[in-house]
Amino acid sequence: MDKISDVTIRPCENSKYIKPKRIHYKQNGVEKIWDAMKVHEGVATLLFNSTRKVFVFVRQFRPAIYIATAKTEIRNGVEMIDTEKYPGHIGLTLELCAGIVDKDEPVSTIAKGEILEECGYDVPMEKIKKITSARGGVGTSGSVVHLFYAEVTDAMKTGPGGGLASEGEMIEVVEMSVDEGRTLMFDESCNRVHLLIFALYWFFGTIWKDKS
Ligand SMILES: Nc1ncnc2c1ncn2[C@@H]1O[C@H](COP(=O)(O)OP(=O)(O)O[C@H]2O[C@H](CO)[C@@H](O)[C@H](O)[C@H]2O)[C@@H](O)[C@H]1O
Repeated sequence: MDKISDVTIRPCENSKYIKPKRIHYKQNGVEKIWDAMKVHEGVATLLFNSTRKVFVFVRQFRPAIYIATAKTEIRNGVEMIDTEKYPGHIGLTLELCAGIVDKDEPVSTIAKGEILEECGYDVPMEKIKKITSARGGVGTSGSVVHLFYAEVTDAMKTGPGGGLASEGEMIEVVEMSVDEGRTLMFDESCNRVHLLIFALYWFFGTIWKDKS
């Protein structure tokens, strides 16, 4: 998954996923400009397997994390990244099972689909509980992510997960014990996202408080 090679950086034109915009506006009569992107809304689910008392996360190579970490250089007029200096593993993340809202369906249904595709659990709708929705990327996209919690069991596991091969997705399902999850919140050696840390805090403040 982290064998990354031949990395070049090109202008992003006509993307299906992000639409860069320059917004001109006046605030209290003062002219201003802000550069931003229109992106899809997202869904993310904290999964807890109650059969074996483990969290279920996903690990992926994220190109955006990779280029945020690596330095680019120009070779033969092309912006590129030397993968010997910057190996692919620096772009691996640990994330909640998540996806973009690119279908006209309720967000909980989209979350259910992602849980099956990415983690292999066929979870009944009533097990998918909304935690909250929050905005990210206030300076760039301001997009909303809808956060859910689902308690799953081994009996719900109907497939391996791993993402849609048809879309070239390579996703590793990662299980962590409750103690490992607690440590993960402050483990800066791992590329993890704000929402995962928030979801774990929520879990320890509500679900685990009641059960432990
Ligand atoms: N910017 C992009 N460029 C090229 N291809 C893209 C793309 N975004 C999505 N795709 C394609 O769309 C496919 C489906 O994406 P998903 O719906 O599984 O979302 P993903 O897990 O990437 O997280 C997504 O949704 C979560 C939850 O909002 C966000 O945190 C995360 O940033 C976001 O990528 C990807 O495999 C990829 O092929």
